[in-house]
Amino acid sequence: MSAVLEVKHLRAGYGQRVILKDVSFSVQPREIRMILGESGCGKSTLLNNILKLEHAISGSLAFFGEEIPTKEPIPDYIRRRTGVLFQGGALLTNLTVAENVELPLRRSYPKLAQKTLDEIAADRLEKVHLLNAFYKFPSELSGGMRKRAALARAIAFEPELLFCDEPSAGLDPVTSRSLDELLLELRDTLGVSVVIVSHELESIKTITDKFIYLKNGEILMDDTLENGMASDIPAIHDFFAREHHKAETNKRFVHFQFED
Ligand SMILES: Nc1ncnc2c1ncn2[C@@H]1O[C@H](COP(=O)(O)OP(=O)(O)OP(=O)(O)O)[C@@H](O)[C@H]1O
Repeated sequence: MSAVLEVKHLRAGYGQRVILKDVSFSVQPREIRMILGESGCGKSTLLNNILKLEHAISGSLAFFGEEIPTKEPIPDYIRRRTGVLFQGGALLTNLTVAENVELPLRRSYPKLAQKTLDEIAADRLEKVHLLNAFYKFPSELSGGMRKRAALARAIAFEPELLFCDEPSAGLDPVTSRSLDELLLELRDTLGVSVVIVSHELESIKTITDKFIYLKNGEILMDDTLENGMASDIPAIHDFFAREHHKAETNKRFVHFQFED
């Protein structure tokens, strides 16, 4: 089967400043691919360039085997095969959860009947176990529920490729674990491939098939998580050791709060 995403020799940055020098990797169908690296190494820059929210200097992208030249936007018919879960969720607060999920569908298919839109929204909300929030407003939801509502919107078109920027950011460990499980479930039910930027070791361990590790604008390692965690490349070894330490400290803190 061919790759759902191929990034080839991507070079990108801001103004004169080059952040990504030469980045190439691919994502296979149903793969959960993590983008890792130190803070400031360019993970979000990479995601934004893949989504064409920023314009790369050079290199090319291919979605589902179709090459998109650097300076060209992603055609709508390809965009509809992808979904994005932004870090803040980006739900519109003046719309109900269902209306938020319906928004991308309404934009792409303005003639869709309300009944059809509601049926699709209900289906997507059911997929993220949030059907009971159909008529609620984002302000009435917990942080974890808001993330799931944003995820329902991201899968509005039943995408084959989903991008998530720090999905666990701001969530407590238990909510974060259930979001991980949900992403795994969606991979199985929708057959979606997922590209995730994350810092969180528990998430990384729970859901990653393969990862890329960015350093100095290039990919230092492109491998399975198992090989990454056993790696003796100093930067990779230090990264996992540090994240492990952070995770253990967090666990102790949560335990302490609970005991208190
Ligand atoms: N809009 C921007 N304009 C100029 N420089 C930027 C912009 N966004 C990010 N940068 C710079 O690009 C570099 C990479 O930033 P980026 O946010 O991609 O890193 P990151 O790996 O995602 O970081 P973090 O893990 O902290 O989120 C940083 O030095 C950052 O200051």
